[in-house]
Amino acid sequence: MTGSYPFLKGHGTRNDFVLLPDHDGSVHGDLAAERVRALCDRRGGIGADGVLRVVRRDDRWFMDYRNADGSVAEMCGNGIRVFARHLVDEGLEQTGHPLLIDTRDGVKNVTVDAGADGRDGRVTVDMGVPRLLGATRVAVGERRWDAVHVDVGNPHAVAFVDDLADAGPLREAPDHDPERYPDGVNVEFVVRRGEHHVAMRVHERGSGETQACGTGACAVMVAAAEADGAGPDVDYRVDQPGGPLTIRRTEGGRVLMTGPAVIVARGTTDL
Ligand SMILES: N[C@@H](CCC[C@H](N)C(=O)O)C(=O)O
Repeated sequence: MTGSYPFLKGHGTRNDFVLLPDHDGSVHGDLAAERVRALCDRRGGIGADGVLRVVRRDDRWFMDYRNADGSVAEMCGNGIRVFARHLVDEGLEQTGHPLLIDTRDGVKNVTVDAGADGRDGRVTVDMGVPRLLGATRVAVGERRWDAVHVDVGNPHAVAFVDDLADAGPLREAPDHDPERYPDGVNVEFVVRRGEHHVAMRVHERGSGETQACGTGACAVMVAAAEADGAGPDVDYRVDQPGGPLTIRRTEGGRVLMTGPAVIVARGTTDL
């Protein structure tokens, strides 16, 4: 594909995305990994942790999510809030009723609060029922930690650490069990801050260390709640470098993620 096409830039707790409106799929077709890398390049491109292609498919909106390295992922928690914010901002959907947004991890129910000026309300996503899949190990250099394998549609390893600085600068993907995670893994390092309150850093598969990860925050909450023996309907605050998210696990094990989402720029690009 050549020529200019529209884009938007948005973020959720500073996990940032380039959005590509492509409602009938005719603009970008099968989005090439090379194009995603060019868009996400923080020096030569627009700069982002990932790309959200906005597609209309089978009478629903479909979030076609790509990591900054061009790889495809099943789900993106911060991305789907930004995706919903875009739909509402553009008048493609209204607040006041749940939106159904399709992802590679299935259809998600998303509620956008109107907010004071109609654009600043928080967004809640029913993330489904994460699966706790047992113990594993992760390592950075010589340092090793026990971790919990949590599947939130995409794979996570949650490691409780003494100090968030222990994992160092996270320039490379932490070592992990390749048999357990044949397609790679998102790794969260977590400390406790108080009752139902934790803080995390994340190294994302395909994007490196990011300021926040919605699915990661859900994985962390579930691992922490399980360790705490917490009952249902308790709100956990999950702090991240880019800001906090509120995560709740309901009676049936479904996880609700609430946080901000904003669009910060619109334009056209030749990339
Ligand atoms: N930042 C996202 C997760 C994006 C996908 C992840 N890097 C993967 O490859 O699974 C989020 O907010 O959940």
